[in-house]
Amino acid sequence: MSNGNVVLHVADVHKRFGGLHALADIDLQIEEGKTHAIIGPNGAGKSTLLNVIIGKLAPSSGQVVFDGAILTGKKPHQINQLGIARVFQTPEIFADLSVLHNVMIPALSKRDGRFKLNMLRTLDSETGIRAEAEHMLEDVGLINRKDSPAGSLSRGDKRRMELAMCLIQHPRLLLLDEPTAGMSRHDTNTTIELLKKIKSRGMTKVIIEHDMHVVFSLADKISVLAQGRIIADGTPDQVRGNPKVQEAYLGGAHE
Ligand SMILES: Nc1ncnc2c1ncn2[C@@H]1O[C@H](COP(=O)(O)OP(=O)(O)OP(=O)(O)O)[C@@H](O)[C@H]1O
Repeated sequence: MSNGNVVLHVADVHKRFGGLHALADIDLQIEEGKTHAIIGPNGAGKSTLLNVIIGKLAPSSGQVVFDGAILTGKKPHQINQLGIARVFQTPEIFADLSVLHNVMIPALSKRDGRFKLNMLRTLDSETGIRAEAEHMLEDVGLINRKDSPAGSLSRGDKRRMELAMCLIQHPRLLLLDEPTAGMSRHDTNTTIELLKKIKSRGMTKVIIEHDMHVVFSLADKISVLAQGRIIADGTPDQVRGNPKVQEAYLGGAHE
């Protein structure tokens, strides 16, 4: 069902955990510059799918192709180097380091191939990356906290910092795993505005999200997973009115 340039193709992917068929027959095409939401009830397979895309899990069969390159079999840091960044469900940060240094680290890791602990010693001499990190912090509205220890940030601010940590890598594809989980309505709305701003720069995004307000505010396309299968995909309006989707949600989920 694709019209534009497909940047990510999840082709006929299956994932089994023992007897459990967690992903079955997944075919997903993500178009360049679009925001594609993956929704579905608890246990539907959303995180498994994201983990297959970023190389944390190997599919039992099928493959993932990004911009012509087969990702299957590559390690997460190699996939990251190809231009895919993920905002984690639980942000991984250095709590004792400053916000600024936390944002600089992914840029250094990208430049030098991989994160190494001794990078922390040279952070202050990296003036170019420092300037870029400051720019990213301005973008996400955190510049006034740049010298605070990352561990002292509120949950919403940590999310913003993590977004800056992804954006500084200039990914072609940004994967967002429940970016507003646990946020207040106010922080959720601020995050929606921020993600809209990124969208206007043409970055492709895949977003897993339970909050339908967020999904319908941001998504160009939605794929609905239930019991490991894609049961519907299309524009928000097409998906909203789909009886199969309503049934999947009424059959034991939230929202
Ligand atoms: N490493 C694993 N080993 C065995 N089973 C797993 C593993 N990871 C996930 N599962 C199972 O696979 C199914 C899909 O789980 P997954 O976490 O992908 O769902 P989800 O849609 O992300 O759910 P949620 O919305 O609750 O986060 C579930 O039945 C889960 O118990």
